[in-house]
Amino acid sequence: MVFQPPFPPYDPTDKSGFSYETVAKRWPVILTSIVDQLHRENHDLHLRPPIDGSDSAHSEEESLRVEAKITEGKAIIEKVGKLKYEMARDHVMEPIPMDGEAHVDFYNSELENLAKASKDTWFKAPWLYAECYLYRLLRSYFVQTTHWKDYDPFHAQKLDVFAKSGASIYGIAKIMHELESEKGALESDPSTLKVFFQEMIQMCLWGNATDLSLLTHMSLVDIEKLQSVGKEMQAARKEFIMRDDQDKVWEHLTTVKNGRVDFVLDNAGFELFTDLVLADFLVTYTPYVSKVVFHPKLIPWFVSDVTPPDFNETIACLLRPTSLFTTSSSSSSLLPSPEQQQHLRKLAERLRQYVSEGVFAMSVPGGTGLGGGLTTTAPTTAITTTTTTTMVKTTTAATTHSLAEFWTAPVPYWDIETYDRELWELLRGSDLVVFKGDLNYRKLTGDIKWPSWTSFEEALGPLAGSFPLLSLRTNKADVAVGLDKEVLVQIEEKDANWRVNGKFALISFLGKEG
Ligand SMILES: O=P(O)(O)OC[C@H]1O[C@](O)(CO)[C@@H](O)[C@@H]1O
Repeated sequence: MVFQPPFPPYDPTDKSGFSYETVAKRWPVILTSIVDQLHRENHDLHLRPPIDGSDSAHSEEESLRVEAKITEGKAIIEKVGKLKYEMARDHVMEPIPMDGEAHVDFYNSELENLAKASKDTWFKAPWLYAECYLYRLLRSYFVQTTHWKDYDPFHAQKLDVFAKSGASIYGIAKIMHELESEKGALESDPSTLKVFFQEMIQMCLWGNATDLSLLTHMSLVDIEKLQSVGKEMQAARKEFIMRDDQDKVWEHLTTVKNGRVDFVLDNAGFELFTDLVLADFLVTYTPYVSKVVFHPKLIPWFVSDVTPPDFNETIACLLRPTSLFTTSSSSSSLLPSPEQQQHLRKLAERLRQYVSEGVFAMSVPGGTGLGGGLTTTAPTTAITTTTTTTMVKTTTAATTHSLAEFWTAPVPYWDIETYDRELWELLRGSDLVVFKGDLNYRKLTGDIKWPSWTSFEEALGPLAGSFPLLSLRTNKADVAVGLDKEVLVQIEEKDANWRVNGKFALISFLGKEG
């Protein structure tokens, strides 16, 4: 029996809610961007020069392959166009086809239940379900083809925004460089360590503001503003943190020795960089953590979520930054200075070393591709590690279960134990599980219309107390819990859009029971 919350979920039947705006306006934009991207890919394929040389059989084969790929690309464009049409007209959501990837039955049986309640259409289904379904359905369009199986339609967008994050990335690398000279002092002074910890937590929190599913047309200036990491900016943003459990997290961490922290990741690019930097800080500068496990998604998800290939690519990009990052929109020279390059190189080398030593590991092998199979180009840093309590399991294309599958299921996190015992046991072995971002928060709380003064613990349902849990979230959806009634009144007066405009944030912590 799974948890039944006492209130209904958010859905777009309430036209004043953010979910209505998402279905009516934001999803169509996202679908259009996929169509545009595929048109560009097909166009490039058309222009691709024929293979030279005497091996005409080979070149014939290659042009047949390209033609077949273009044809499949057109078919996907058609499907996405049809989906957009049906969505706008509130059509019934079709079952996910049996495409050989995870959760088809899970999604479809949930859809049958919704049909019984006449809630199986785009504007009536619970928002959380419909949004997960949307990304899973899109995945099925690609995975059923021969030539587009490994294609991530959001990859170009992710990389583009990452490339525009240079100024903040170099800024953070400088902070980490300066920290190195403080290492001795930090080791002997826990109170200073705590101050730096708070800065790192806030950097990681606001890293969540760069979100492609919300901000589809960001300029370089917008991005720099969002990501600025200076001390003044941090201080100014503090008043926008509506719930701040940083002290509790710190108190908890100081009871741990050589422990393990898990990150249930959110966005790729800049946000992932901030996650890696927080992880680096914990491992390099504190005695509390010696191992970090990162949990990616196996399929393209909510536009910008981290997949295993994104994780590897991020580290690779950081190692050769001049090929990707500019430094500033306002600077006359966009090339990073040798000093900036040196700071980032040092940090990136340390991250790479942590990955190759298994200090940092994904919850899946390093060479995992989209869908969960192993790619042929698996990095040599593929991870199989043991911790004192739990083995991080590896999978191959042939195995049926991956520890990353659950994150793209259409259900809240209340019942991880029921749905994925292995994952739950892995998380039970962690000393702190950090859930990044808005969607993870919605899944932690079920995206339910809880009164906002409901305790965080109550909203977590049966998950509460299973393991020490920290949620770092900038607010981009209506659900919010664990707030004082007084704070709520003040915030409503300050900004009526506080729930959804991404300017406000929550740092919510709950320890382990017993
Ligand atoms: O990347 P995040 O922080 O999980 O945000 C995901 C986004 O997708 C949504 O969950 C729905 O579109 C929003 O609430 C949020 O803008």
